[in-house]
Amino acid sequence: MSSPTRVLVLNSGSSSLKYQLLDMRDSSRLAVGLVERIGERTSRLKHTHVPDGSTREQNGPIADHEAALKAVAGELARDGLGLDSPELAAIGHRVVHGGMFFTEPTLVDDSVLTEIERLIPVAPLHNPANLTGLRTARALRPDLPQVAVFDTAFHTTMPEAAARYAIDPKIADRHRIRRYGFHGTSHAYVSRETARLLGKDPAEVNVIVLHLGNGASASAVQGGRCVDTSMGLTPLEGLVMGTRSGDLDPAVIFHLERVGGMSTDEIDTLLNKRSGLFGLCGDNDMREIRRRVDAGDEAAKLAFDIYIHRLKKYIGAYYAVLGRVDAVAFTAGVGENAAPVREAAVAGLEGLGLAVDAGLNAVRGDGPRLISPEDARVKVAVVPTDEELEIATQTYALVEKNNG
Ligand SMILES: Nc1ncnc2c1ncn2[C@@H]1O[C@H](COP(=O)(O)OP(=O)(O)O)[C@@H](O)[C@H]1O
Ligand SMILES: CC(=O)OP(=O)(O)O
Ligand SMILES: [Mg+2]
Repeated sequence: MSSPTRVLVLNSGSSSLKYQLLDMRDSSRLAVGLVERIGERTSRLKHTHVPDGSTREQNGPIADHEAALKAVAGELARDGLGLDSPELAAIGHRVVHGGMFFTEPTLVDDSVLTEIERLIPVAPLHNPANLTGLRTARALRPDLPQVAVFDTAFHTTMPEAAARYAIDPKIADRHRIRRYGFHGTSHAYVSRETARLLGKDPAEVNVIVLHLGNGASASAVQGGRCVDTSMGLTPLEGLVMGTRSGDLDPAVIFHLERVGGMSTDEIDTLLNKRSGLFGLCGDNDMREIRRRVDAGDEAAKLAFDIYIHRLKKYIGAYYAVLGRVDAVAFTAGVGENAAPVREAAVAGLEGLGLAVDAGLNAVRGDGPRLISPEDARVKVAVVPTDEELEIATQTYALVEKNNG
């Protein structure tokens, strides 16, 4: 029999599990799906069998990520694509925090699991879910290669000047405090796709990537290597996000503790889950915020303006870090869909050679596309991310290499 060519990709978020089954002969999708609101009473699994376009939904409580993955395995089996299939070559897992230890896709064994577990304190929303996904998948198919693809890996090329905080290096090193960066799989994929859109080799181009999803981060990519990114020790630093504050004066935390009487855990929850767009105006979905702004809602307008102000600051900062910029690429849910965000983020930056063509920006499309005027010195692009394809590609490459 020829070797198996299918890869199942699992992207476990704090309360969701996204998955795709791909055939790596042509990178085609066989099944895609999502389990939402894991741990709540209103969990939902939505499964699509891609070849015939049929979809199924399960509604009702799914207690945890283990139950979620088992439910997904059941749906795949109903389409004849079960985890027991001999055509399955590997399972690729998104793991958010890999610390300094993991710089490449890694075959998972017990020691790798232990290391991912050690990193839970710096990725409390993400690594526990990733670990459950890994453990459950291993239990279901112990013989199959399980590959971890780390969000942090792409950022390990950052120079020390960008990666270190200005604190005593002995204390920093003892506690492994440094800027790791996240969404690296997306930043890597999108910066490469942007070079392709420009018809250039990634080694020749400098790109600012703006990954704007629920979590959001910016990166400065120089000739295909990350030289700076906006998330730090944890995914809390940087841009304003759906529910996270992004940058703030660290003294805000002391103040909330000493004067506000809040506990460390309460502040952690406030900054990670009840801040950002949600904290400012009660909504974290950019569609709803735009609807409210258009209806004249003041709180939504202020939330939008703070979001844009921060984004613009990072574009300027990474322009300075790179010196020469070929393109700014918008990606992820907000970046790919919210034309008003793209327009506002670039407004007033003509002096930097940056502009958006209103007509091109308004066009909805699926693929990578330019939205800057034809003669623009710096191109502005919308480049859809595909973390699942990138994880599958890296997973399959590792398995093939190990098979000699
Ligand atoms: N048409 C749209 N207009 C504006 N924002 C959108 C649109 N579609 C999706 N979004 C935004 O994208 C966000 C989700 O992005 P996504 O990249 O899927 O995030 P994550 O992977 O972090 O869950 C939503 O919170 C929503 O604000
Ligand atoms: C690291 C991170 O913020 O991931 P997500 O956007 O999936 O929450
Ligand atoms: Mg995402």
